[in-house]
Amino acid sequence: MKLLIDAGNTRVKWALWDGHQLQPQGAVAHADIATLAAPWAALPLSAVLAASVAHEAVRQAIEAASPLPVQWQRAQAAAFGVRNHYRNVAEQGADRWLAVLGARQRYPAQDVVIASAGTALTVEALTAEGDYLGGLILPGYRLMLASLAQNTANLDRAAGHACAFPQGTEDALASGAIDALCGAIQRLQQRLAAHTGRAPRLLLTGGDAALLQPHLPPDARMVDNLVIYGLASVADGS
Ligand SMILES: Nc1ncnc2c1ncn2[C@@H]1O[C@H](COP(=O)(O)OP(=O)(O)OP(=O)(O)O)[C@@H](O)[C@H]1O
Ligand SMILES: CC(C)(CO)[C@@H](O)C(=O)NCCC(=O)O
Ligand SMILES: [K+]
Repeated sequence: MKLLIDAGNTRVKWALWDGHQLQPQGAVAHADIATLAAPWAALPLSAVLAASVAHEAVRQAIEAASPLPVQWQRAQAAAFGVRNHYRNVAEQGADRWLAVLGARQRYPAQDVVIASAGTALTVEALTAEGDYLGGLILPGYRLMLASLAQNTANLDRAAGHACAFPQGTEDALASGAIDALCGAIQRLQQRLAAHTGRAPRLLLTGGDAALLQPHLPPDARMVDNLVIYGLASVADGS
């Protein structure tokens, strides 16, 4: 059994992989990583694979809690039939590459746009031929609201509801953030469609996927744990 870990900028998510099925186990805040040491020590593990885009201290806390050496994964130029067109793969977040590999494994040979809605929103474009063309990075929902709250005199308040024609500040804040996130997703979707001449599938993952889904076309599909599915592909391939 292999332990798979996705360390994001807000939370650390983990799952177990037996070569066939993924068993998601939950998520902890960065401050609580040490609480995982005891449950991890009790598991019959043969390997630990992880991806981190968080601070170095998070990486060290995971290493301290892990009963085995951690096999840290990075973005690659190519794997499993996917070619990464990022100019410098060393600067790319491992989570983005692994989410693309996870999407490729779940939806082989399809054009897909992958929206990972977490602390940041990333939106990736992957063709049926296996070309990962690149993607977008935006502040996530919470960060968009926090930047307005912190840098203006009047906007430090809870967001309301996203609606077509917001007629109050709270709703205007929620609608602006949702439209920025969904607008970016749909623009990349349109560009990929224009590039391939085919309509891509839209996959939504991450902590805020359910927040965005009602505001996107009805065929947008929520897929939990895409980064961890990418780690499972790597675990099987190695
Ligand atoms: N209790 C919470 N604390 C922080 N964020 C929360 C909470 N509940 C929901 N969220 C939402 O989840 C988002 C974080 O997404 P996610 O859980 O995917 O974590 P993440 O660590 O940011 O992952 P990644 O950095 O890989 O995107 C935040 O933008 C926020 O809107
Ligand atoms: C964009 C995030 C924060 C998304 O988690 C992460 O993938 C990251 O820190 N990336 C590094 C920059 C890049 O991917 O080009
Ligand atoms: K993300």
